Amino acid sequence: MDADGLTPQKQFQEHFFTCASRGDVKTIEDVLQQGTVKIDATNDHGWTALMFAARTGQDKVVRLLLDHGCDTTVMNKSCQTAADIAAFWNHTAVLTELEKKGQTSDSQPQNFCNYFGYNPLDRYAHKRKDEQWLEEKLRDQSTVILLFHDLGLVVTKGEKLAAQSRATQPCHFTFKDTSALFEELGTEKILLFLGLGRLQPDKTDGPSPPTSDKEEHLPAWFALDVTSISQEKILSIKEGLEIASSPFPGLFQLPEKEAGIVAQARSLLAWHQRYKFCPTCGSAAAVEEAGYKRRCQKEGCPSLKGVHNTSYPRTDPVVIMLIVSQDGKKCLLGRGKRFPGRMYSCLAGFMEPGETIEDAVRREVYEESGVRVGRVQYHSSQPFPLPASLMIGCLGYATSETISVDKEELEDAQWFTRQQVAEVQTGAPLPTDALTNPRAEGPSFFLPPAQAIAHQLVKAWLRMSPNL
Ligand SMILES: NC(=O)C1=CN([C@@H]2O[C@H](COP(=O)(O)OP(=O)(O)OC[C@H]3O[C@@H](n4cnc5c(N)ncnc54)[C@H](OP(=O)(O)O)[C@@H]3O)[C@@H](O)[C@H]2O)C=CC1
Ligand SMILES: [Mg+2]
Ligand SMILES: [Mg+2]
Ligand SMILES: [Mg+2]
Ligand SMILES: [Zn+2]
Repeated sequence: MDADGLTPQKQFQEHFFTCASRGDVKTIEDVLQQGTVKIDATNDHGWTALMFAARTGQDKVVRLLLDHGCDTTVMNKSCQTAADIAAFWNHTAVLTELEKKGQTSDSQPQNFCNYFGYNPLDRYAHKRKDEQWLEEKLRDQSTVILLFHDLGLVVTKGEKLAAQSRATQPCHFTFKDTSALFEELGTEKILLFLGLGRLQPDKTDGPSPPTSDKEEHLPAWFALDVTSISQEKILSIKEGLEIASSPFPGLFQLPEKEAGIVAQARSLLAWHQRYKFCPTCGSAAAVEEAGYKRRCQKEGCPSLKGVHNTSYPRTDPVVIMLIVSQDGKKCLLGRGKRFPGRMYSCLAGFMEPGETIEDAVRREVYEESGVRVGRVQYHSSQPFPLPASLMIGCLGYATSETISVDKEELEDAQWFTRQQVAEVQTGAPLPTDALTNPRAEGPSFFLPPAQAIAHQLVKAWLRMSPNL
């Protein structure tokens, strides 16, 4: 060890990192050839040479490291990849090098998409009234039909992922598979036309891509409500079927490229289940427009004239926000009364009529925690099919700090330091019983999984930090 207490190996590493920061391509090349330092070695904060080069915009070093096969997915202790660091400091040449290797930063809005947010279907709304076209599409061999029994998706039994859960694989039925069900349901069925499209083989995130296929050749997607048919009959259509009846955890274990389609179908079916009668006059309401409208059957009902939203499916906006303290070092998280184990999440609340998103954020945070919020910044949104919310994710900046918890809604709310949340996000996976057993091993608190927008808001805040 030298006077600084560093071993020779550590000294080599420090020198390697310094060269990466400075753009000393020649020395980096020599070190890599000699093999004195591992290419993905990290310092105490989890930084690799690639990150140091990304931090200072050394695109030539970045290219050299990439050519030598460095790992672009490594995250430092602040949950940042090299691409996040380059994006934060706006080093576009470095980002271009990383993008060539398929690595992009989630912190760039164009690359970000929440779970349930990606939907590859073109809704093709202009065909919803064309009954003949819909009939033909329904019978096409390429058409995909999803079945729902009491809002539970019919799935193919999957491999167990962990002790208590497994992946949810929606079963894709054809008209031929389900013709007996259509016969039994008759004309009173609820059949939704979801749109035209194909699942992308690899693409699991990012905005929905424009398709080059000729639209009419794309498979049509439908969802059929089979609640009135016995479960036995449904499960006998094919081998290995089951009904994912409880929304948790099944809805969160869908393939990401399909989760948006399931959310679209489930929210619409939940609306039909709850709005069988006209909300204006209480008369029967008939399903129209391929499941996107319910028209009141009573002549003269006000809902039949002018602009009325009672005939159309609901979407309930909910604000969900990560509140950052005045010094920028802490964030506010709360524990709902029904939350599992030691989970803390972002505060959230339904928007009220005549309210802006910013005011809803300020009001809910004040109601639930007593903390005052000033500036509000939009981050991203997430359709949430329980039953039909649209989560509007924001970051909010506190103007006060004292917490006074609304015990009606929350069990607790606390400020957590950047380090506390970073440790929880990057730490070891949770023990399998963490959700159910309050005495389970593991950290003193945990955050919702990556599928929840709350998780993404925390991640966005951590990544906004210039250094840690
Ligand atoms: N994806 C995520 O990470 C998270 C998602 N969420 C979702 O966000 C939604 C809203 O969050 P939550 O904190 O519960 O909302 P709020 O803070 O607005 O509290 C909800 C309570 O307020 C009452 N309420 C007032 N207005 C409405 C309304 N328009 N619709 C329904 N209830 C209303 C209800 O009380 P009463 O029951 O007494 O009638 C309800 O229980 C939840 O449905 C939850 O699923 C929440 C947190 C995290
Ligand atoms: Mg709330
Ligand atoms: Mg509320
Ligand atoms: Mg509230
Ligand atoms: Zn009516």
